[in-house]
Amino acid sequence: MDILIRDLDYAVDINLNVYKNIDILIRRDEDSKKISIDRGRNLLEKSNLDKKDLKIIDGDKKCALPGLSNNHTHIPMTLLRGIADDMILQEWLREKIWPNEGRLTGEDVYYGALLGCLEMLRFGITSFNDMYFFPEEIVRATKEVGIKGTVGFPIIDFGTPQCKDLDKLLNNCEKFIKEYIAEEKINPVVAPHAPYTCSKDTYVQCREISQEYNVLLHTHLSETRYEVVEMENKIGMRPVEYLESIGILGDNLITAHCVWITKEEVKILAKHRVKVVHCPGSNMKLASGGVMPLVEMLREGVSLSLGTDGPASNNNLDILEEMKIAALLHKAHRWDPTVGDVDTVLRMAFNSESIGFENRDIVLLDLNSPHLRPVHNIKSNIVYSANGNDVDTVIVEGEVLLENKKFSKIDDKYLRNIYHKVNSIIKKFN
Ligand SMILES: C[C@H]1O[C@@H](n2cnc3c(O)ncnc32)[C@H](O)[C@@H]1O
Ligand SMILES: [Zn+2]
Repeated sequence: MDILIRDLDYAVDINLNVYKNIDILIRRDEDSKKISIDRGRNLLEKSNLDKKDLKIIDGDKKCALPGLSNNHTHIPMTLLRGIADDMILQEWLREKIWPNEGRLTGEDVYYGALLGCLEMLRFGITSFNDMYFFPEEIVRATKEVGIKGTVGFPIIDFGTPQCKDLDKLLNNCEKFIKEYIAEEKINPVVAPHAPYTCSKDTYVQCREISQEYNVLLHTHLSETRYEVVEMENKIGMRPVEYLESIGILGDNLITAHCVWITKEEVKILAKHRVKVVHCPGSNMKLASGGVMPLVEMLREGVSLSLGTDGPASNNNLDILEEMKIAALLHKAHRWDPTVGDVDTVLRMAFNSESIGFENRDIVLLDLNSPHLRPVHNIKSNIVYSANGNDVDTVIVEGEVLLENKKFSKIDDKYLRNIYHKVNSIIKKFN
């Protein structure tokens, strides 16, 4: 059914134009699956639409914005939220995260992913880019919740207890891609974990798979100083230079972090049109030190977006919060309040194109709260004053998945069951 949102106080579109006192009409052609979005005043009166053919949503005291995109995460790590705080990345992974991940079953990952998808939907995230074990379970949860997922098949071939027979892993990766490649709301991708856990041959084979099926390659890159120093000591190159030397950089590569990179490396990323996901909350929490060079990346035209990283290093999946973190971090870092401006972070938060999804989703924020009044500049209120809890309604590909802060496809009884399952899964951790 077509959807009409009437009498919105504000709307911000994907090009960051602002509208006041506007209606939005969302129409979905069931044959072509095409979505059209029209904005205008009194659309019902002006069109030949019949009220009874429409789902009408009251936009009074609400602001519409495009769907938010969480472009680097590990959703099932909801299960590990709060298990290990205040540690640096290598200790955090080796001492707490990897040993506990070794205890997870596919069913556990499914419930962790369900919880994470619901959290994201509740916070207005309509697409995400993930990398985690049992990716087919992440697909299952994503489809059940109804949001869009770019789901990475993780490849790790040394250094962690999760390493498996590489040939078998790559075979399974191909099977995974074949199984989901035709899905409308799922993009299967290859996800070699990081240069410190994957060999040169592994990266090369992952790239070959990504080229054969024309899918993205998703990896962690230059997250910590330790990673850079270790690589310089071992092979005399920095991580970006290394990946360039083995032919991995290209416009199908999406990299998370890129914190410890030089101006030269920024130029290399730009030259190869690599997509970079900024995860400021996780970088600060894991004390990765350094700050992703936002100004230099923008200057060179690198495609940028935002990610929360996993909920065990953030510790939530809230892109509205991440926008503010990003904006503040860069101002403090550069002693310059113009860096990380409102438009820059909004553009990053709406960037679902980088993970293969056109953004035709709509999120409504409830402005009926003291912290969102008055409105001098709605984009400022979105970035600096709002948070995920202010999301009221979410429409993904023409389907209402959240309305009045309630999930349309998941009832309260099922939600309690998910919480209960999660509580029993975490008993096995230590
Ligand atoms: C898929 C694996 O990636 C691990 N992981 C989660 N967060 C990070 C991070 O910030 N850097 C590197 N690796 C990370 C996750 O626990 C899985 O083992
Ligand atoms: Zn990560």
